Amino acid sequence: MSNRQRKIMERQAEKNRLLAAAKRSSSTNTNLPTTGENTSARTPFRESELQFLARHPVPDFSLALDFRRPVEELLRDHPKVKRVRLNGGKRLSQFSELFGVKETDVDGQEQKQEEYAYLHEDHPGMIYIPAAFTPVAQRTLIKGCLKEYSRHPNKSNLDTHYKVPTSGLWDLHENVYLNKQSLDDPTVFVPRKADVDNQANGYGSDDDDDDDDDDNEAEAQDSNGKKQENGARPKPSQQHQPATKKPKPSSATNPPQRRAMVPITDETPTVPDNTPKTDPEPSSQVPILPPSQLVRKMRWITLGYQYHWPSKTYHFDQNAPFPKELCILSKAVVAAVDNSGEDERDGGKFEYPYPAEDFVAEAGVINYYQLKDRLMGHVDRSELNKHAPLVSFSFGHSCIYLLGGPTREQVPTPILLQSGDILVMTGPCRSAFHGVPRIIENTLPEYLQKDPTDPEWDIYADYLAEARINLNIRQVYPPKTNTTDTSAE
Ligand SMILES: O=C(O)CCC(=O)C(=O)O
Ligand SMILES: [Fe+2]
Repeated sequence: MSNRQRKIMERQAEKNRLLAAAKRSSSTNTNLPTTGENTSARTPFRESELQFLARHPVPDFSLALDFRRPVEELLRDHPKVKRVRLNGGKRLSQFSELFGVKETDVDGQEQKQEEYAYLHEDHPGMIYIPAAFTPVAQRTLIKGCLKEYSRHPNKSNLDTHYKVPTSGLWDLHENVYLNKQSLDDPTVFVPRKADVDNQANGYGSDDDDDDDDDDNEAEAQDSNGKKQENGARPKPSQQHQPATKKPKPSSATNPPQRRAMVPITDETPTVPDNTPKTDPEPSSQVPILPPSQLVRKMRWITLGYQYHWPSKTYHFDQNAPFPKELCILSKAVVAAVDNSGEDERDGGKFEYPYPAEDFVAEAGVINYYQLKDRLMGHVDRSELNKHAPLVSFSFGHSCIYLLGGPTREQVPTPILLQSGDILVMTGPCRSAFHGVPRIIENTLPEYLQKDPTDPEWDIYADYLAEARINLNIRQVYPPKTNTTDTSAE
């Protein structure tokens, strides 16, 4: 047995031991007492992360809550799940056609076909709308996420180290994909910023590839997951290696491999923090890659108010125009769940209404996950407005989404997030721990795969064959003090 195999087995044995211990001390899915000085046990959130991160053996994904199961079964097997009607019993396409018009709408059945959202008693403030987007609408938004929204002035993780062309990396990729430019043409290789100029005006954090390419990057973090709690960037982690494995920078001018930790308070800030924020220095060691490989290194882009990952605060002076259709869509989601819900038949009651007219899409993150990426547990608490819902769309491969509570001590609920689903986090759920420990292979819906009738889709289908995309939208300012409505409506 190789050292690596032995290490994996030892880790698995440790995980099993801890899982068994956690099960013994917690037979229900409720808050556990805090561990206080306890240094031996991992938190239940961490346990669950480890459970779904494991590669050997493959975790049981059927443990995750699947809101697309037939409703009778779903409500029978999960008594804590409640169903609520969308506001006014309307269909989503009545809030905005950007959701896509479903066949039932086309044949005039819309008044009879109601759409529903789901709540969960352990996660007050969570609202789940399964299959919200039609396949056509999903394709449109996926194109937006890859081609349009990833362009300047929106910033991506790549901007720190690369001089990405203003026309966007995807356009370059498309040119090579469609043989409009050849790999013999040196201009298709995006240069390093450090090589082009010395001006480190890039935004965001490092593309901090972890050199640990086995399945246990998470193990390298604090055993109780404190690293994430203390503010490591919630981001899809980078497990796979660049073509050229880059050495860890050692000089003081190079960006840290891990994002800086900042003290975290339980308080969401209430006033903009305008202290100057320094960006990491561009590295001279990132690999030069063909566009088809560089697009797979794109981890996130930020929309609207740009985010400063090292300090986990917004650049309140950097506000890129927010894509209009996303303003409309997110407001429509808030309208659909605003005041929705009191449905006596189904017993659900939505308790944290937020008036749609107060909702303004001000900041967004698009997370691009490759199959082995994951996003460790975290709370999004940088927004000044802690009441506005956070609206989150999923596309491409399904994932395991862990939704916990206000601390890592609450046992999280694993949810199967699928392409076209919407998750809204509002009320107390806005400060709940959550993360994405696993992208599930072979779950790309057929309608997102290559389609001989639509060759234009090929390039997107190729990308999605190994990816998941999450687009989430937030309101940063409280409605009354908000003076910068970028919704362009
Ligand atoms: O990928 C997801 O579904 C979650 C993303 C997330 O939590 C975040 O960007 O803060
Ligand atoms: Fe998050």
